[in-house]
Amino acid sequence: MLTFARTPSKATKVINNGDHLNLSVQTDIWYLCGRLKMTLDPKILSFEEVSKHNRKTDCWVIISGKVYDVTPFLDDHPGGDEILILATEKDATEDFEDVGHSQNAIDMMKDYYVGEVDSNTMPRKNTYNKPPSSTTSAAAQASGSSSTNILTFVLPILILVLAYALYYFANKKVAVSFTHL
Ligand code: HEM
Repeated sequence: MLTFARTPSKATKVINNGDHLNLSVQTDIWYLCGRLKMTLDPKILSFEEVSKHNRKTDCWVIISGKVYDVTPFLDDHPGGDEILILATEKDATEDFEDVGHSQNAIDMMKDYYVGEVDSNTMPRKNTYNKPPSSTTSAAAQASGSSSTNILTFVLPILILVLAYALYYFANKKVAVSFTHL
């Protein structure tokens, strides 16, 4: 059983047989205080701010609206570090869930928790990371398909007109040759 002394720098570990050991666990206490503060008063971060942490030496991911600093975990991540770096600058919830992480993995996440992402700053789904030329290519595609439509409509008419012209001139030639007889 572990109980904490009222002084900030000392904790008393009470062992089952009644012995009392004074242990200096200041760091543990500060750590627990920090965790408590984070839970009660979470840090709200904008998507832009979180997105700056997008490399091997500084890697933050967003999963279910929560921000995790996974930098110390990169080398130990069973899925590899690259996949975590690729999961930055976006909502990685789907990527995380698609893998089907175990309960153990989910329990580990609290060690890397930084805060909450401000949902108003999140990019809208399916609009983020679109290639900038998408509008142009869509327009090009649209104009391409409209010209194809015109061709399919005009081409048969052209063929008909040509066939009629051939028929007409061929008949005229026969008539002329008959008048010369
Ligand atoms: C705080 C965040 C994360 C933690 C603590 C974490 C932890 C883990 C752990 C413990 C495993 C081993 C398998 C398991 O127990 O489920 C694992 C596997 C894996 N993780 Fe993560 N992960 C995190 C985020 C992500 C993200 C964002 C991705 C993005 C796709 C990802 C992709 C993978 C992949 C591909 C595997 C390998 C699965 C396999 O080979 O079976 N992880 N992760």
